[in-house]
Amino acid sequence: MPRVLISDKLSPAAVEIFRRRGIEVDLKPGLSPAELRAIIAPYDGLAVRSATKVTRELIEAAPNLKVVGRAGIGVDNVDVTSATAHGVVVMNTPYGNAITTAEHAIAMMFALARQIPEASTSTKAGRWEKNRFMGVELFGKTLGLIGCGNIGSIVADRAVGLHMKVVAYDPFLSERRAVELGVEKVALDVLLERADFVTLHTPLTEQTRNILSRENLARLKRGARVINCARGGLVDEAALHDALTSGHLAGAALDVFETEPATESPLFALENVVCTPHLGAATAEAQENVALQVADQMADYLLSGAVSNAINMPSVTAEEAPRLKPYMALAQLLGAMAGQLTVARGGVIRAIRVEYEGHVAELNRRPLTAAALAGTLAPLMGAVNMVNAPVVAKERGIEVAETVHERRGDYASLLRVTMVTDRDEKSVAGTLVGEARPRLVEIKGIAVEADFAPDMLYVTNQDRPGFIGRFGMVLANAGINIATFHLGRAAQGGDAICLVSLDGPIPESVLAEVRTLPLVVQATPLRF
Ligand SMILES: NC(=O)c1ccc[n+]([C@@H]2O[C@H](COP(=O)([O-])OP(=O)(O)OC[C@H]3O[C@@H](n4cnc5c(N)ncnc54)[C@H](O)[C@@H]3O)[C@@H](O)[C@H]2O)c1
Ligand SMILES: O=C(O)[C@H](O)COP(=O)(O)O
Repeated sequence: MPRVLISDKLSPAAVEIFRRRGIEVDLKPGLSPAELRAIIAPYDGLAVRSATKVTRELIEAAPNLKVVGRAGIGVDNVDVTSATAHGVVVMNTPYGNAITTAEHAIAMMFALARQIPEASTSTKAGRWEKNRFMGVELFGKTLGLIGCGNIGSIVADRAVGLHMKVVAYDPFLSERRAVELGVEKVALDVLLERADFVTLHTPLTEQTRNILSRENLARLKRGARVINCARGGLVDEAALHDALTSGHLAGAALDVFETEPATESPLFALENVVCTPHLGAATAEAQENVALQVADQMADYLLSGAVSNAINMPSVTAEEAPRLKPYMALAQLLGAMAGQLTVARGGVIRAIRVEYEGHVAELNRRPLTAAALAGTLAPLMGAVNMVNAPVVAKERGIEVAETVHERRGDYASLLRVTMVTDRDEKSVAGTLVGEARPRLVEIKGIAVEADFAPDMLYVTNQDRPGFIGRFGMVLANAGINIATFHLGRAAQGGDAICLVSLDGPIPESVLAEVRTLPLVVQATPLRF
C-alpha cells in the first residue's frame, strides 16, 4: 500500500480521499527541515502547500519518493530540477485557488483605495477620524496587470466589471485573448506610465524576479498604488519602502514577501501599506478544492500511473493509463535490451529513435517514448526513470526522435527502439500478445519471437552447423538449465542470433567459455 506524508496544513478532505483510495496517510504539519528529512524515507508521496521547502537534501533523503503534490499553484518551494533528476513527479493544482486569489487582489485594491484597515483600527480605537481618510474611486481608473494567466484574467474580469480600464503586460498573452478579456496588451514601460494601480500575477522566475525594480517603481505615475498577491521577490521591497516614504507612491498592498514568514519589515511601519500573511489562497472553498484535487492526482499516479498537472512529466489521463501501462512496460523492456546491447558494444550514444506502427501509434506517445528512453539509459546511467529520462538525454546531447509509420506490418502494434552510437546502430522491436504481454519480435532487423525473462543470454554466431550442440553442452556441463531457446538469422549461412532465457544469472566463467566456442561472434548476458 503506498504511503503519503502531508507536511503542511491541508484541508482534512485530502486525508479522507487518500484513505478512501487505499493509501496510508500521515499528517505532520510544522516539522523542521531536519525533522522532515529524518522521517521521509518510507514515503511514496509528499503533499505540501508553500511552507514545506522541498529541497535537494529532502529529496535525497527520500529514496521511495515518487510524487510531490503541491496543493496550490506556485511550485517555487519545490526544487523541481532535483525532483526530476531523482525521477520524482511534481504536480500542482493550477486552478483550485485562482478565483480566491484573484478576489484577494481585488479586496487589497479596495483596501488601498479606501484605507479600510487603517480606518478600521482608528475607529475601533474610539477616534472618529472622518476627515483623515479620504479615498479614491476605482471607477475609470487604469489597472495595470503584470501577468495575465489564470489569476490575472480573473482579476481583469472583475476590474472590467468595476468599470476600470485594464492594461496588461504578459509576453505570452495573445492579442485575441486580450480582446476576449477586454484588456489592452501593452509593453511594460507603457503599463508603468499609465497605471493608477499595478497588480502582479506572474510566477517568480529569473525573468520576473524584481520586475518592479527601483527603476521600474520610479517609472510609475506619482500617486500610483502597487498590489502583490503573487510572490515576494517580484517587488524590490527596499525600493518600495523608499517610493512610499518619499510620496512617489500612494500605497502598497502585500500578501507575499521576500522572506516568509515575514515577522518584521520596515514596510510594516508605514500607514499606506496594507499587509496580509500570504492569505491569497486562504478560503474554505479554495482549500477544499486544492486538497481534493491534489489527493486525487497523487492517488491516481501512485495507484494507476495516471499523470495530471505535472510540471515535469507529460500527462496521462486516468482513461489512458490502463491502456498505456502494458505498452510502457514493452517500451521500457525494449529500451533496456537496446541499452544493454549498446553497453556491451561500447561507443558514444548519439541518438535514440522510437518507432511506432499500428494501433500503438494512435496512443499518447510521449509517455511511451519517455519509458523507452528510461529503459535505454538505465543500463548506462543507473537511476533513470520516465520522469528524468528526457532531461538526462538532453543533458548528454543525445538526440531523441519519434517516428510514426503509416504502414501496417505483421503485427497489430509494433514498437521499435534503436540506439545510434558513433560505432553502429542497435535496434530491437516488440509487440503485445493479448494486449498485455510484452514480446520481442526482432533484433537488429532479424525476426525472433521471445518473451522477456529476468535472466537471458544473447549470442550472435555464424549460421553454420555445430553451434547449437556445443552451446547446449557448455550450459549443461555447468548445470545451467535453458528455460526457453529462440533462434533467428538474417539469411542462410549469414549472421544468426540466439536468445535463451535462464533460471538465473550466467556465471562469468561459463560466459567466457561460451565466448570461446567456434562460430560464436559475441555473447551478452541480459537482465530485465
Ligand atoms: N498569494 C497567494 O496565496 C497565491 C495564490 C495562488 C497563486 N499565487 C501566485 O500567483 C502566480 C500566478 O498564478 P496563475 O495561476 O495566474 O499562473 P499562470 O501560470 O496561469 O499565469 C502566470 C502568467 O504570468 C505570465 N508571465 C510569465 N513570465 C512573465 C514575465 N516575465 N512578464 C510578464 N508576465 C509573465 C505568464 O505568461 C502567465 O500568463 C503563481 O505563480 C503563484 O506564485 C499566489
Ligand atoms: O501558489 C499558491 O497556490 C499560493 O501561494 C498559496 O500558497 P499556500 O498554499 O501556502 O496558501
